[in-house]
Parts: sequence; C-alpha cells; structure tokens
Amino acid sequence: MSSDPDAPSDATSTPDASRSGETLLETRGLVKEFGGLVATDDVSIDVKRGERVSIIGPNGAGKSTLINLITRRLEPTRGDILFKGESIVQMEPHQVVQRGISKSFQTASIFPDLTVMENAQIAALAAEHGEFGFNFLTHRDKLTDVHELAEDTLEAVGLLDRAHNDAEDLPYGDKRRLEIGIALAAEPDLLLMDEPTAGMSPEETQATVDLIEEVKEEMGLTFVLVEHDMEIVFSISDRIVVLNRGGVIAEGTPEEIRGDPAVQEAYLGGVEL
Ligand SMILES: Nc1ncnc2c1ncn2[C@@H]1O[C@H](COP(=O)(O)OP(=O)(O)OP(=O)(O)O)[C@@H](O)[C@H]1O
Repeated sequence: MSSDPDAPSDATSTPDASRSGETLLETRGLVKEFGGLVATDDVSIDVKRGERVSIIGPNGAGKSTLINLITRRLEPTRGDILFKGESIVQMEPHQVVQRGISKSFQTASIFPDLTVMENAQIAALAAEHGEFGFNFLTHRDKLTDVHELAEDTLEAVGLLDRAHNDAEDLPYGDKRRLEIGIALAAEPDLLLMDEPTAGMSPEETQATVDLIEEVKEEMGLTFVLVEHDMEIVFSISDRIVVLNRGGVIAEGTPEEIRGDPAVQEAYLGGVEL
C-alpha cells in the first residue's frame, strides 16, 4: 500500500501518480531496420507523466513501428527504451504491460462470444495476476477486486448499462470503447493508442475523443496517440512529435507544429495545417 499522503485515493491510480513532470518514457537513439529499410531512425523522445503526446507523420513514417518497439512487439536494431527510469528493451511484452504500459486497439483484444462484463473481468483478472501467478490464499479477495475493477472500468468507459450484452452485439463505437476499457483494466501508467478512431463515423469519433479526454481527467493518464485526423491531434495533444522517414523532424506544442514550415513541407507537401 502507498504511504504517500499526496497519492490520489481512487483505485485506478498508482502510488506515484502525483509525480507529474517526471519523465515516464524515454527512447534513446532508437533504430529499427527491416533489411535495408530504416523504419525508425535514431529516435530520442521523452514523455512526461500526465502528458498527452501525439505522433504524426505521413504514411510509412515509422509511427506504428515506434509504438511496436515500445510494447516490445518488435526488437530494436539499436538504442534503448526507458520506462520509469528502467530499461525495458530486454523485457517480454507481458512484462512491459506489468510495468504499466498498455496498448489499446490491439487486434482481437475482445472475446466476441463473451459478455461485455466478462470481457472486462478477464482483462481485470489478467491485470491482477499477471506474472505474479495465482495465490490460492488470497483468491477470495482477489476475486472481489477483479469484480470491482471490471465494474469501475465499464463505468469509466460508459458501458455499464451494456454489461450483460454479448460483446459481438455492440455497435462499432462501443466495441472501441470496450477495447479502451480492456486496456484501462490493466491500470496502466501509460496508454498507447494507434489510430483509435480509424473506421469510425464522425459521431463515434467525437464520442471517442470525449472518452479519451474524460479518462485523462479522471485517471490522470499519460498517453501517446498515433492519429491521422489532424483535428483530433490538435485538440487533444499537449505535445506533438512529427516523424518523417523514420526520424523526428519536429517536436512541439500544437501551435508550434502548426506553424512549422518543415512539417508542412514534409508532412502535407506544403499544404497549411
Ligand atoms: N514487419 C515489417 N517488415 C518490413 N518492413 C516493415 C515492417 N513493418 C513496417 N515496415 C516498413 O517500415 C516503414 C514504417 O512503417 P510503419 O508502419 O511504422 O509506418 P506508419 O508511420 O505507421 O505508417 P501508416 O501511417 O501508413 O500506418 C514502412 O516503410 C513500412 O513498409
């Protein structure tokens, strides 16, 4: 348990969630080569606790590759990734999740035949047990925790009234909300989102953006977003990192990025953002 008197009291916060300003994630000289192709070219970025950072760039710029390196789905060719000051490049993907990095919109994160509540419970159970294994003596308390966590998660993403529907019967936008919920059930410090609004109607997109804002406010979450929709990027980000051909060509606040001629040239061929 936390002895930090400043620690927020809600169940979803970690004991050190109040240390905003601390660097949570850092990549150092990160390189990923696929054969002769340099997909990630010497990328050094940092993300502070509580920040909302968007990664933008043209098709093939290396955005998804960077996310997949951070989640350890891809092996870097060179460089280091630090999370809470600890190198994670030798870790397995599940260990990275345990350290507090969660990615939403992973393919097939939903079990379609199970109810919304069962999906949330499985995610909460995985978060509770993780690599620590199953402890028979604490089974009862753990299960109570899991039920509460699943319920809190569904409430946070606005799906509690659909808890007993089969996941496959949810409308598309609600499925994406459930995916966010599944990622949140792991109680991450850092949420990575790769194109969360892809394939959504304008209404669903707005609802998802509102949800991301709510979650950020309620949970004090730090997130890194890959998104093509510039309206979303400019409205939601504290800071924007621009990639082109694997390298960082600009970094700054939405205002700074909007006025950056190099970004306009590289990213949109000179069209004003
Ligand atoms: N597994 C892979 N094997 C070989 N090349 C790859 C692989 N994954 C990505 N690439 C290449 O690396 C480069 C960066 O791809 P990546 O998917 O990271 O870009 P992106 O910025 O996410 O693009 P998009 O916006 O189109 O999703 C591209 O040239 C891509 O073809």
